[in-house]
Parts: sequence; C-alpha cells; structure tokens
Amino acid sequence: MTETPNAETSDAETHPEAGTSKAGLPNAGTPKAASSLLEIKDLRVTYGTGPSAVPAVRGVDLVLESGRKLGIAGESGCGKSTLALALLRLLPATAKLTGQVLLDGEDVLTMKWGRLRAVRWAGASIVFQGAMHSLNAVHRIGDQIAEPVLLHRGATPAAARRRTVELLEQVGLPASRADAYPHELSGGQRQRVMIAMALACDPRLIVADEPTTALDVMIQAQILRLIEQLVADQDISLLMISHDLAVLSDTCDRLAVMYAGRIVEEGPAKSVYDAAEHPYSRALSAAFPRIGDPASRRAPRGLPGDPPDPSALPSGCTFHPRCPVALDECAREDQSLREAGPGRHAACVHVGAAVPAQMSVTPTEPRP
Ligand SMILES: Nc1ncnc2c1ncn2[C@@H]1O[C@H](COP(=O)(O)OP(=O)(O)OP(=O)(O)O)[C@@H](O)[C@H]1O
Repeated sequence: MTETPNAETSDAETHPEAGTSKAGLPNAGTPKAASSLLEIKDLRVTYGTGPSAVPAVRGVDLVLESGRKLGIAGESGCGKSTLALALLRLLPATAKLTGQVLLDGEDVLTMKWGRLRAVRWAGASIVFQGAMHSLNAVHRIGDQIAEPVLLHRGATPAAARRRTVELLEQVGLPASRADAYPHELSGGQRQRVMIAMALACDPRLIVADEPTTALDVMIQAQILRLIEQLVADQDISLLMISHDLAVLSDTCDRLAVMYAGRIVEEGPAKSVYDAAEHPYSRALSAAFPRIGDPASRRAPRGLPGDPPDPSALPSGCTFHPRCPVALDECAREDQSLREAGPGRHAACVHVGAAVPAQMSVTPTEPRP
C-alpha cells in the first residue's frame, strides 16, 4: 500500500467549494454515498524510519454510524491520540500513514489540501486535551472562536460576532467572556471555549481527545454532560478518547479498547465495560470503577506491568507478558478480532472458550 503524506507534506491546492453536502461539507465533484459517517480501514501510523521506527497505530478498523458515540479506551502510549490526529491528518511530517479514513465516503488520507482544510472544520473537528496549550494566549477568545467562522463559512465580521455569542451561550458562557484572554478563564471555561470552537462550523463529527483530563471531578462531569447534550441536540457524531473506561461507558454507545496500537475489543459500551471478553479490557475496566455506582463499589485495581515499548513489541499477542490467563501459544501467535457475541469482537484466544475469571491484578486504594 502506498504511504499517504500527512498535512505538513501535502501539496497546497485551491479547491472550488461549490455548494454544500448534506453533511455540511463543501461538495467536491460527485459526493459518494456512504452508509457510515466514519470508516477507518486498516489504518497504520509509524513515526520515523529504520530500527527506531515507532509503529503507533497498527491496522485499526473502526466504523462510526451517523449520530452515534464511539469511545476509544487504552493506557497512555497505546496510540489513541495518534489515531485521533490521523483522522484529520494533523500528525507531524515524521509520521507515515497508510490505510483509509472515509468521512462521509471520502478518504481523508488522500484528499487534496484545500479540501482537507474545509473538511477539518465543517466535516469533523477536534477538542484536544489541555485547552491552555491549544488556545492562543495573546488573542481574545471571541476572536479565536470567530476565526473559523470567518475563514471557513465566509461570514461577515458582524455575522461571525453573532455566531460567537451564540456558541458561547451554547457552551454555557456569558457573551461578555468573548473579550477575555485564555489566562483569565478557569480550566473548565477554557475547555468550554474549545468545544465552542469545535462547534463553530456545524461539524458532523467531533473527535474529543481526553477532553476532561486535568479538570477536577466535578468540572469533568459538567463538561461530559455538556458534550453529551450538544451532540444529542445537534445530531453530531462523537468519537471520544480516554484512558477511563467508566467515563466512556457512561457517555458512548460503543467502545473500542486499544492496546499497543491495535483494537483488541469492540462492542456495545455497557457490555464491554461490564463483561469484557479480552483480559486487557477486563483489567482496564477493573482499574476504573464507576463513581457512585453501588455495583462498582470495589477497589480500583491497577494493571500489572507496563505497556510495551512500541519499537520493541513482544512476540505473538502483545498483551501476553501481562496477561493472567495467557497460554503458551499466546507468545507465538497474535489473534485478530473475532466475533464475541452480538455486535461484539475481541482478539483473544479465549474468545468462544470459557475465559478464566481470575485476574492477578494489584489492588490499589479505593476511590474516596
Ligand atoms: N511525534 C512523535 N514522534 C515519535 N513517536 C511518537 C510521537 N507521538 C507519539 N509517539 C509515540 O507513539 C506512541 C503512541 O503515542 P500516543 O500519544 O498516540 O498514545 P496515547 O495512547 O494517546 O497516549 P497518551 O494518553 O499518553 O496521550 C507512543 O509510544 C509515543 O511515544
């Protein structure tokens, strides 16, 4: 398969934006009918080359239906952010991508630069973790929210100002906050601004990468409810990334669990969280009990061992050195996703067999 250059290495080109698609995307020739809003096919991302190359995403297939919410969970370093950035070709030039990312049937990885710029706001937008680093410290937040409206919607300055006030209200901030600089806002308010920016051009899809990391628990809950309410009200699809399986299972319809650059389990959110098939998903679920759920009044259990170094992955199933139920063959053979129930898939030799329940994980302090 040919490698796809990322945004930084793409040719700049102008694109006549005649009309808009049902998705709010500017039309590019004849739009291809798509049954799913987002289809990721055999996506691979490698940073660098040679012996020190880091294969961060190693053949991911995922589908997100229009109006649905998909959560991607996994420990730090498993490739979640790389996957999110790859969806809109926001990776650095050292990253090589292959595969397909079909947004409304159009492949983001091969589309021309001018088209990509339009799609980045009107098709899908990203809410990053750590709003302080994503906002420009020297510009008022109103100007930052108005910018995509001016640039990508062709709005007049007066219309962009009206849209900015509307967006601020939608995310629960008073219009007067438009004049504030990022450092004058709290962490939660800044994250609300990031959400307002993501909504600015009416995207069909929002990718939220750890949108509540670094916020305290109360504010975290408020931001999650805000995202849920906005995507429901505006019929936006959501792809949310987090290390916290409990948060994702509360917010999303479906969950995909990622380990060492691959999806090891996917299915309906509640069943993946409550009755995971893959030993890694089970360990992740045990590490993040639901707060306030009496059924989850168990001590959080830490995962034994560390995630593998992507540039020196273990043989066979990459989870086998940490797996409490590994068989000898797991060190030799990797498993691909196989059916594990209605609408569920897991990549484990035990799928379909009786999975030993014991998990040799280390109990940690219960949550207060
Ligand atoms: N620009 C880069 N150059 C080289 N390697 C990178 C780069 N960005 C990420 N990586 C490596 O790719 C792997 C996946 O990183 P990524 O940030 O996607 O994981 P993650 O699951 O999002 O982790 P976190 O939750 O900590 O952000 C890691 O080994 C990381 O060190």
